[in-house]
Amino acid sequence: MLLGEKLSKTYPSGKVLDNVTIQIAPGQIYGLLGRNGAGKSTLFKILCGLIKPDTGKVSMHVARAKPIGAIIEKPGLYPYLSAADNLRIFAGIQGLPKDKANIVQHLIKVGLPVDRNDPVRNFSMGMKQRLGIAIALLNNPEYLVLDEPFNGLDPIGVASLIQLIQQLAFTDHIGILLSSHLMVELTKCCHFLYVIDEGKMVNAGFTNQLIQDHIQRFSIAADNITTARAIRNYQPVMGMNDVKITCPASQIANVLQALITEGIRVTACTPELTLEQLIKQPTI
Ligand SMILES: Nc1ncnc2c1ncn2[C@@H]1O[C@H](COP(=O)(O)OP(=O)(O)OP(=O)(O)O)[C@@H](O)[C@H]1O
Repeated sequence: MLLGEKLSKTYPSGKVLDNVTIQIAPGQIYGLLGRNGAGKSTLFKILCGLIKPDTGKVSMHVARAKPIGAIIEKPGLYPYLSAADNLRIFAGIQGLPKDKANIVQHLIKVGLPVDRNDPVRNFSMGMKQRLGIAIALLNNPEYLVLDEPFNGLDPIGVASLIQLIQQLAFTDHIGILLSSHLMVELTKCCHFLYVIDEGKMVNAGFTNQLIQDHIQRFSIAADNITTARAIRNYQPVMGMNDVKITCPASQIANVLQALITEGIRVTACTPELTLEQLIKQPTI
């Protein structure tokens, strides 16, 4: 377990973290949600030992040689070197084997081509993220901390990065902590979410439970939804291809059943939860 307990940090500009507690178990994926300036990177830097908290402590039970691999703010790469040379340099710094087999194995693990020898400044954002993760994975860390890993990625890049992150947690049993201000991405891949606002932890819980407790709006897609009687009492707002209704999670199954009974073929029903809702309705 990686545990940050009662962490506080004050800069001359003010208090950035206020009594924050967070824990990460191996093999699980956690999300840290918060608006710009909420204190996410500061918390990550403290967990990785890059800065000291004013009060509180970080402790971890570690069975592997390297406790934490991390990307904080953005992957730190040598832009004028190839991916393999970047890996070689970081392996050398950590006293690890720099042989071709080890480097190729790390490139394959994160889904990067093994035959590209051009400088990484030519790489797409998604490829740079993957290379950053490959570097963080050198020496098989117990925990992986990724600050805003989805920034700058298109939906396909996000989906494929989520797949990689899940594989690292479930296959390699790494405990993973991701930060983002993007709600949807984190709910797709994290089993547990922390929500931080103005330096305070304002919400924490299993993703499904948080969605269930806070969700008030659903987007429903169906061919002839505009004529449906079943949604009339749920303040429907018609969109181009869907309708948004205001409805507690406990009633959505009944609404869908009523739509089916009316002969309406529902093709998608998506919960719409916003970061603001999680911040405004704290549970801790
Ligand atoms: N070294 C520093 N000196 C002074 N203030 C700092 C320092 N680092 C961060 N801060 C301030 O602490 C607050 C939290 O910053 P932090 O980078 O932790 O937030 P964040 O949630 O990661 O934001 P973002 O999503 O924009 O990256 C901000 O107001 C920031 O200006």
